[in-house]
Amino acid sequence: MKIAVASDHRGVRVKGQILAQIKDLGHEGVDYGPGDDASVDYPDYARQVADAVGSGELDRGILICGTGMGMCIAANKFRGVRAVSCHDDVTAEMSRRHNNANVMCLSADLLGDRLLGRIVEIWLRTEFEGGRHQRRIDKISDIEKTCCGEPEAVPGVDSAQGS
Ligand SMILES: O=C(CO)[C@H](O)[C@H](O)[C@H](O)COP(=O)(O)O
Repeated sequence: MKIAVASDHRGVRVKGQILAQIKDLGHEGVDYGPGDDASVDYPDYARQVADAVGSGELDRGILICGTGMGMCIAANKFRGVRAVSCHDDVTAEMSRRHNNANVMCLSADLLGDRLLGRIVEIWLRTEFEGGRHQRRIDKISDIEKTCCGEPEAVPGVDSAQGS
């Protein structure tokens, strides 16, 4: 698989470690930056990875910030992205088996290196189960189609005033 990887300043060291692991596991990692630990804004990096995965250009994405949470919020704004925040073996496995997650967000500040390595390995090797879970993913896609565009005009409501 081709896997997009990015972080903010808090995750640069972990990003390097994960890119090396991706290679060891026989996949191709694509580094979306940053190149050093100067302070940056995580949405700028979440955008690049989410764009690459949501458009189908790359297969999966991994995002690392202090907690993993800001990256996850930002990535989920993109069409076709199912981003999850994983913090142990179970969340890594279930996010693939049941949710077909295509972007994983990790905390550089809270998770140790060995645990991070295990989470990445599990997440990359676990297959989506499909079946009833596909039906639920399809419903998420339906929500995306109807809810992620411009808000529909509500008759009798002046949208400029919002009430
Ligand atoms: O954890 C994060 C967002 O969920 C990011 O790593 C931010 O960098 C975090 O909010 C802390 O920011 P700071 O500029 O490093 O204090």
